[in-house]
Amino acid sequence: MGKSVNPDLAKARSQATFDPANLTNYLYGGPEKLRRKRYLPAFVFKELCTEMSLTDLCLIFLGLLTHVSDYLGLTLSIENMAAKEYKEEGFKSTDDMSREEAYEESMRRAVYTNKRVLQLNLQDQEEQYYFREIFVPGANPFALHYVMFKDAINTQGTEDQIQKWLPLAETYAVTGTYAQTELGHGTFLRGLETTAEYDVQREEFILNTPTITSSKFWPGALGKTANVAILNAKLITKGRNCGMQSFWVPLRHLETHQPLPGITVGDIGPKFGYHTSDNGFLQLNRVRIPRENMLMRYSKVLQDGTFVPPENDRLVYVPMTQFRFVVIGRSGWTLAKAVTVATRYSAVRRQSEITPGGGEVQILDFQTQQHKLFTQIASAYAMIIAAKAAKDLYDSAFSKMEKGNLEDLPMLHALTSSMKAFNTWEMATGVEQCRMACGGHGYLLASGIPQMYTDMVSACTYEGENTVMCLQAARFLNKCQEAANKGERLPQLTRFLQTSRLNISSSLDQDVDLNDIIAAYEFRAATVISEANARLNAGLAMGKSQSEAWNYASQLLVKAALAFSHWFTVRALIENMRGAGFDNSTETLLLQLAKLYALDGMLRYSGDFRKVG
Ligand SMILES: CCCCCCCCCCCCCCCCCCC/C=C/C(=O)SCCNC(=O)CCNC(=O)[C@H](O)C(C)(C)COP(=O)(O)OP(=O)(O)OC[C@H]1O[C@@H](n2cnc3c(N)ncnc32)[C@H](O)[C@@H]1OP(=O)(O)O
Ligand SMILES: Cc1cc2nc3c(=O)[nH]c(=O)nc-3n(C[C@H](O)[C@H](O)[C@H](O)COP(=O)(O)OP(=O)(O)OC[C@H]3O[C@@H](n4cnc5c(N)ncnc54)[C@H](O)[C@@H]3O)c2cc1C
Repeated sequence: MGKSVNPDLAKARSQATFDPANLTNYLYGGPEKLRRKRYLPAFVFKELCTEMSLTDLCLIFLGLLTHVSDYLGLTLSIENMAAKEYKEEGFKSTDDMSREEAYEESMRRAVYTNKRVLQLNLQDQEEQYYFREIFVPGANPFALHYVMFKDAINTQGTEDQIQKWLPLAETYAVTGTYAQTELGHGTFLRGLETTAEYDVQREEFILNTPTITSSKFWPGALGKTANVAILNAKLITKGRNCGMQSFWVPLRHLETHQPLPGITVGDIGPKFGYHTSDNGFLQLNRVRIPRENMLMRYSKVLQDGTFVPPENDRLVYVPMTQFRFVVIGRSGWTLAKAVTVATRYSAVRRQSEITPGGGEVQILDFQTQQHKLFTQIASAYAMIIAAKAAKDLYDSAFSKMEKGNLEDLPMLHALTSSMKAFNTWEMATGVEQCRMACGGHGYLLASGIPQMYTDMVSACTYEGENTVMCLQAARFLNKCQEAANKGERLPQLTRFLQTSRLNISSSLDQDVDLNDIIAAYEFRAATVISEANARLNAGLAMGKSQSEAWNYASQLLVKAALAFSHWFTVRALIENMRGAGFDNSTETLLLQLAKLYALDGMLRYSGDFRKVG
């Protein structure tokens, strides 16, 4: 049977005023999804931990899960236990390994999970993710293959190309990466220098990285793992630059794994985190690929070299937009993990006295410790629930896009850009707060929190550097403000720019009304967006060009995007908590948590809220 639980932890859990099962089911999308999430690791442990029966394992997990979920309704302790079992059973901790050894250990585990996912026929991406994360808790060498490589094929490839390439990816006949960033350019995609020149005689593209700055630099799996890349390059045909297009580019021999002729690849070296991901560099010396290797769902090159442009030249960016959604969701779950570890620690750590002579207390009894952790518990819920709300918007917009209706693309780009920046910045701050709340033990790799931070903080940079993503969202918000100034009709998501008023009914001596909280955040966002627009127009009135005025207003424009995301998050949290059909005790608690999140946000951004009264 499982190990005994610390009495302080057991006591804290027994004081829960709600049934964790309701919450756990909600967070994981219902009892069936949760059952699957619990079943899969237990199924595999049976293979690896022969002396424990499957029943034992399930009872242990159910026991652990029931308690852990007292705080967050999350099932997160599995990986800790799994890591322990695997370490004893032959999966060693990578904490004490060199980068090379850690990569090899992660590769060993990832290959194991790839085989098992196929054997178990796990189709659902979330199930695959849960299954893999148990075995490879850090950066997975196949991450790019699982997500951006396959997403790019699915969204940029023709039906024939999907039929040809996707089965190769699904069965690991090839391992892929998504190679876009160059040494000289990551943000400014129009500055990418890698060329794909069409040779009409041989109906081939000649791929070239003409300068050192055009070397592809950063793509995950490029250093060792990948043998094919979806590579973005400047298409040149009939002497004309036709902008960034995507190409299927073989990198390494499928049998020997040696670089192909004209290909120079390698690892970019040690990083701040993500140690088990082999981010690499790639130089192409006039490498030839057939015309059919250009992903031609939206744009085409005919045999005679004629370029057929896409209906919208931003469609080539869809894989990035898609992955930003993944990052938005993962940020909330990463913070959820960190705050679960820190909260459990705070229930068992006894340090100092509140009442002299009264004996050392659980540090969770200190108000300062509660403030550190409960605000992060609330933030984790807010991010996870806002990500679900954003995904619902994305799914409806994406289904329209697949039918050729692109009207929601600008809104989708603005939403994904601003939410990716907001969630990853909030996650980074929150995880670090949780780590420090554990005192010296938070500085131990064994706590698990340092790696959560060093791996996930990179999400503030990849998939679009956060400042740049805020400015992208601000383009859309500023356009909406200009339209609002002219009394024109706005997209549903930004209609509040025309309707928001500050008629708060709450008074200081009563419990704040949730509708007032949403109204306050809406009014704050409308005010900051309007102020950014006014500063931009002031710049124009001073005689600055459009781009100079944009730069002149850019700090306020970044604030506008973040205020918009904060409003979207608070509204999603409150509306989903009210509408989720929870029992009274659970709903009461969650609305209390929503108030804590919103009021903490007002304190953290008190300048904005004071300014708007
Ligand atoms: C527990 C939960 C279970 C979850 C289960 C899920 C399972 C999945 C698990 C996943 C595990 C993952 C593990 C993590 C792995 C992570 C590895 C890291 C991978 C990283 C990859 C990368 O980083 S890829 C490279 C990313 N690079 C970028 O993002 C570049 C950013 N730069 C740009 O996008 C552009 O340069 C620009 C937009 C900033 C500027 O471009 P440009 O100058 O051309 O445009 P303008 O600014 O002038 O704008 C022109 C016009 O276009 C519009 N637009 C721009 N971009 C887009 C877009 N993407 N979509 C739509 N429209 C766009 C822009 O708004 C302008 O329009 P206007 O009308 O003129 O305003
Ligand atoms: C862990 C990790 C994994 C990655 N994986 C991949 C991958 O698999 N495939 C891939 O193609 N790429 C990958 N990348 C690269 C990533 O996409 C780029 O790092 C990112 O797009 C930022 O570009 P950059 O590094 O050139 O930074 P820069 O854009 O040079 O940013 C540097 C600074 O300049 C500022 N800045 C830049 N442009 C503007 C502007 N217009 N206005 C205001 N400020 C600006 C930024 O805000 C930032 O402060 C990865 C990066 C990391 C860290």
